[in-house]
Amino acid sequence: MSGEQATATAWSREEFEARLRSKDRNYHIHHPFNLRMNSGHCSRQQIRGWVANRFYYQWIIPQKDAAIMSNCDDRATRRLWVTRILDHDGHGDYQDGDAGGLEAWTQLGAAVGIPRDELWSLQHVLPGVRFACDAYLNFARRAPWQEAVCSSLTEMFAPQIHKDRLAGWPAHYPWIDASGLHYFRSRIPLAQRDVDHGLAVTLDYFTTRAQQERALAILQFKLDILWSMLDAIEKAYPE
Ligand SMILES: O=C(O)c1cc(C(=O)O)c2c(n1)C(=O)C(=O)c1cc(C(=O)O)[nH]c1-2
Repeated sequence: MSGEQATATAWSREEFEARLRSKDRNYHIHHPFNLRMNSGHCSRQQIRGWVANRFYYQWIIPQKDAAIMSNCDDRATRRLWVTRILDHDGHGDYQDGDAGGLEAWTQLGAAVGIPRDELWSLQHVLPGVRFACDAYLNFARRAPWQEAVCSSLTEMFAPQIHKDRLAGWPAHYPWIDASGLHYFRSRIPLAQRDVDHGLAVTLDYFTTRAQQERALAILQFKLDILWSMLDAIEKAYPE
């Protein structure tokens, strides 16, 4: 850290939040593969490759949230955080309507032609995707829980990418059964709730200018994880 940074005045809460939000310019929504996918230019093989690989991110998320919980000594935070695990792992079957995100992603897999066993075998997961997602999990295991919470804030930008898919895919990819898109719809309100909580933790915890700079670096680390996943997918499933 430079001497200048060490003595710089902390940003106000509003300014700090605005700087976190301005990181959306580095979100994977702008990745060339995502631009092609959401404008209808991906082949069936590319869509299948993306779904099979993104499943590994889904697979890691509840483990990551459990790692955060295991490091968290604040009961109030744990009470809220535990719902994130159940959001993905579910707490019932489809009849209850509460099967969770991993099941919803499995439905997406089926809708694009990947049978459940094939998806869950992780056989299509590319090394680059595995390394990227594992880096997220390892960070959550080792970092102070507030830093791991901060790393989840890419979710600030996720509702738009889910909305883009819901708006574009039915026309671009009519071969995908509409029931497969349920995951994207389900995440929009959950992401908003997660962000309200994650942002409050982050704004409370990172209060000096040096800490605020650290938070921006953590958010960039997470943006890089999402970006590298698409780099790996783009290379493995060319035009
Ligand atoms: O489809 C996407 O582009 C996207 C991105 C992100 C994200 O920005 O981290 C998440 C999700 N989806 C998502 O569905 C999800 O459940 C989720 C949880 C988290 C997290 O870091 O805890 N990110 C995301």
